[in-house]
This record gives sequence, C-alpha cells and structure tokens, in this order.
Amino acid sequence: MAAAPKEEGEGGGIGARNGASRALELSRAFEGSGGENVQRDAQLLPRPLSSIQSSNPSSDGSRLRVAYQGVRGAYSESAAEKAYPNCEAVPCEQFDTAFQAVEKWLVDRAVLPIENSLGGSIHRNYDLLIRHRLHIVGEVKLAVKHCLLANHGVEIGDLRRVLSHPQALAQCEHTLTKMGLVREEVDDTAGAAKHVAFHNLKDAGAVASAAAAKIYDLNILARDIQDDSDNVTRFLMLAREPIIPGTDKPFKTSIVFSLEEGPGVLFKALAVFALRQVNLTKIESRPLRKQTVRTPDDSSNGAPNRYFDYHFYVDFEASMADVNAQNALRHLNEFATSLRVLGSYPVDTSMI
Ligand SMILES: O=C(O)C(=O)C[C@]1(C(=O)O)C=C[C@@H](O)C=C1
Repeated sequence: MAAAPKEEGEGGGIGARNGASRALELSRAFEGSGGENVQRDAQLLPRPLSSIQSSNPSSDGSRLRVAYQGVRGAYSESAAEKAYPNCEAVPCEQFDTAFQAVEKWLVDRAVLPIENSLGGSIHRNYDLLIRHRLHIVGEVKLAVKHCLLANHGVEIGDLRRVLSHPQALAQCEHTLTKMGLVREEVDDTAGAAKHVAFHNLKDAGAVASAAAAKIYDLNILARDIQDDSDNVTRFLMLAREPIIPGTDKPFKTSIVFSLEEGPGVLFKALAVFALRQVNLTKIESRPLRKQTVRTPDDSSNGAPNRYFDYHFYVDFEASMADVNAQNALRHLNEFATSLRVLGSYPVDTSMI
C-alpha cells in the first residue's frame, strides 16, 4: 500500500498553530462539496458556538429551545432534556419541521434519533442530514425502556392491536409477536399513547415510555418489553453553526462523502483513516438520490444507467482540531467526488 503523503502539521511547524480556528476553517472548507444541499440562507451569518455553549442556555440567558419530532412524552423529548438540562423542548409534527424551526431561528437546536442498538440505523434521518445545512453539535445516548400501555380497565387479553413508532415496534418484535398483536405504525411513541387515550380505545394498546403513561393517564400493562434489556438509541443535536472542536475531551467527527466507481476505492477511502490510526465507529451507505449517474459511454451504446451510487457516512473518534483528522480529510478530499463535515462534537461518555 502507498505510504501516507507528507502531511501538514506532522512533525512540527503547522501543527503548532493547529487549533480551533484551523479546525473550523477546515470543516468549512469541506462543507461545500456535498451533493444535495440546500443553499445557506444569507441571514445565517457564522456565529460559531463553543463546546461549552453546546450544553448551556442560549447566550442571552433565556432557556435553550430544542425542537424534537413527536408529542410530549416521546423519547426524543427525553433526549433533548438529557443533552440540555433545563431546556424548553419544543414538539414538532415531523423531522423536517424540527429542522426548519432551527433554520428559521424559531428554536436553537433540533434532536434527531440516528441509530438504535437493536433496530440499527434510522436511514431516513441520515438522508435528512444532507438535505439540510445544519451542523451536528452533540450526541446523546438514551436507554429506551418500552412499556405496553392501555386504558384503565383494559387487560392484555382484550388487546387486538398495538400502535407505536416503527422503530419502537421493531425493538419489541418478539414480545409483540408472542402476544399476537397486530402492529400499527404511527409517527411517534407518545403520539400512539395519546391516540389510545383520547379515543378511549379498548382493543388497542400503545408501546411508549412510562412518562407517556403518566402524561396521557394510561395504565402500564407490561414494562421493559423491548427484545433486549440493553436498548439504547443514539440521538444527534443539530444547530445552525458548528461548535469549535476541542481536544480537551473525547470528540467524534461525522462526515459524508461520495466516490468514483472503481476497484478498491472504498478501501482507499477507509485507508486514509487507518494510516493515521484514526478509529472509525460507524459506516453507513445511502443511495445518492435525484441523481442517475451515467457511465461515460452509455449514451452511444445504450448501456444502462448506474443506479447504485452511494453517499458514505462515517463517524470517527477524533476532533477536527486533531491534526490526524485534518490530514485524513485532506487526503480523502483528493479523490472523493464530494465531502462534507457534518460536525465535530463531544462524545457522550455518560453512563446510560
Ligand atoms: O417515538 C419516539 O418517542 C421517538 O422519540 C422516536 C424514536 C426513533 O425514531 O427511534 C426514538 C427512540 C426509540 O428508538 C423509538 C422511537
């Protein structure tokens, strides 16, 4: 394998001036080359947040407003409160609404569930990250403990169906199958609880949190019904501006890139990290949408279009203030067809 090219900052010189401003400069340099991005609103002038601000009230002293998808009692609301204690969690009907609320300055942050230890990646939400121009400024891991909820007086034997978010239903797959319940998907777990309560349903239950049971005055028929007691969802916190990456605590960086077709190209892309001892924690691929990439010779000989081109999402354990991360991305940028830094943010090291 080819040796890593001579790098800026390795062995002295530029590395000494490597710091927050250099890291932000680089993040911004890698921001623009992504594909399906909305244009930056001219009003959204850069106003970088420090990593301290990322967990505190907004700078004018008012409570930080954090948008989440769902209604009161949703797990996303708990994630918002874990990330920003004392924040004002603002419910939104859809994820797009939560993103737009940040973009329009109606709120300060949005919360987005991105992966679950049982259900895996939440693919739709990966797509949202590139459809919008927000920055990842934090992550939170939340233990998700599902309950089976029903109206007072209703017993498990009375239930025919169960309502919940598709992820929550998937996380309770075995238990619900054993109970013989027909699954019905709705937008969020707490919304399911609200629906069951407001319509006083006798044949339907909801999979939701104990908090939702309290809010909508439902009875908890069974607790901890997820298929594995260790059920953890990872959420991302999004803001209009990136935080200044530091090296004072463990940081993670999330990027998205695309590559030319060819043998070993993905191997080469991953090698830019391996060569510099940068540990990858996640890799995900998603189809490049709205883009049917034609091969150079297909117009003349009628060869089929290439439908299977991908965006690769990678999380790695390093801050953008780390010279190894900067050099790895500079290297990747030499051959990637697009590259965007989605954010560099403190790792959630809290006990779950
Ligand atoms: O429906 C909710 O309560 C949510 O917050 C959404 C969501 C998800 O999208 O994964 C969050 C955590 C759980 O994994 C189940 C559902």
